[in-house]
Amino acid sequence: MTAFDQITDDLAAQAIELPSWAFGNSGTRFKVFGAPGTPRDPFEKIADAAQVHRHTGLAPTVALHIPWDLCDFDALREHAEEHGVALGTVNSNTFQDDDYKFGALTHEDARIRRKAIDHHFACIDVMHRTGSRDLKIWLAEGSNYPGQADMRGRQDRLHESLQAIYDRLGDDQRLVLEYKFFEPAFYHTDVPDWGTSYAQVSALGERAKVCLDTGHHAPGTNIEFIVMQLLRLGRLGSFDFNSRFYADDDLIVGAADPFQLFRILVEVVRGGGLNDPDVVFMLDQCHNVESKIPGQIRSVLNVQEMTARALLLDTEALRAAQVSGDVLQANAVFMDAFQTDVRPRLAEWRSSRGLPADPMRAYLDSGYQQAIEAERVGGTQAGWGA
Ligand SMILES: O=C[C@H](O)[C@H](O)[C@H](O)[C@H](O)CO
Ligand SMILES: [Zn+2]
Ligand SMILES: [Zn+2]
Repeated sequence: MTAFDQITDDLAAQAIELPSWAFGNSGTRFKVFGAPGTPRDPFEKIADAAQVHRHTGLAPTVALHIPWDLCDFDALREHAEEHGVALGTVNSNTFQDDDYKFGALTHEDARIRRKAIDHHFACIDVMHRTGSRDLKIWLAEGSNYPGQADMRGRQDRLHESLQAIYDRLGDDQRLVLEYKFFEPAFYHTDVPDWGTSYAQVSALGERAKVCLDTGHHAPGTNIEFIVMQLLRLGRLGSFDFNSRFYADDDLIVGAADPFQLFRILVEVVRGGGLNDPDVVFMLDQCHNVESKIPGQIRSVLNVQEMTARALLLDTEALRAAQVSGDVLQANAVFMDAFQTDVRPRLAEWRSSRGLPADPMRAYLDSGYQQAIEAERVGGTQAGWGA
């Protein structure tokens, strides 16, 4: 049995959740570009996401964003099942409402906090209909100038608001709290780092976890160390995978820094987080200029490839070198795994499972892209805010 044969069970169990919003139009404050064939509603988004799973076997669930994906959720759930996928994490949204200019769950005004809490209650109602387990909360809340906000008071109000939301969850439901070191706030952010998210979720209960978005750290942050620590503490609930050169660029995972993705996955494997149903692998990306379905296919293949390399790490040789203090040997063993080209073996393995050896080629040859570009004429293309 080859080393690769020993990892195929883990690879077969891998599941990566796709973000519905990655199939809609996105961009920056400068421009949001449209694209032919872009979905116009959650049903078309789900149909597109199902193409990724059809050709890769890697993406069985799709995360929703509320209110962007508001619709008849019973019908959407049925539609997803017909397309061979399921509805996943429900993302709340308190970052596009004028009332939340100075905060939502942290706002000084109890009426505004009430409104934001009620939005999360509505998200939990959606979860009961979609069969989703996780409520993901990312908060844009913070301030732009020193003195503008009472940071301590906001933390206390945040705890109260989160506690009300947590207490509303069903017994099988969880909440994951995503942190981000800046943007749209430019002086302080109320959930800026893993420590704050950890402190807030630990005060709520066992079913509250941290969401780690790989684009949400200050340059130079050792993200794999945070992954290790959160797994060690049993509080890593989910990833928002993407990559970046500068800020929260939301580029294709592994595109900007494949070695970082590899290092993160080594700690996931080391910490027992791979294929653990309590550690969700989700993508959080925006395909501003590239084709969206191929972009998602490329993304899940990048995660699969780096997972395979991480699983091929010779941990025995690594430990021996670490214990003996052989710095260069330890690093050499680590780099060997990273530099192992797993693509040919993965292609063979996909074929052996009845999947296309080259999922991207299979999608491009399927005619689906041409069909949706021809069919989806008229109506409003989905995108941020719609
Ligand atoms: O920067 C925002 C966060 O990454 C959130 O996860 C957000 O909900 C998502 O990016 C959709 O815009
Ligand atoms: Zn995110
Ligand atoms: Zn982000």
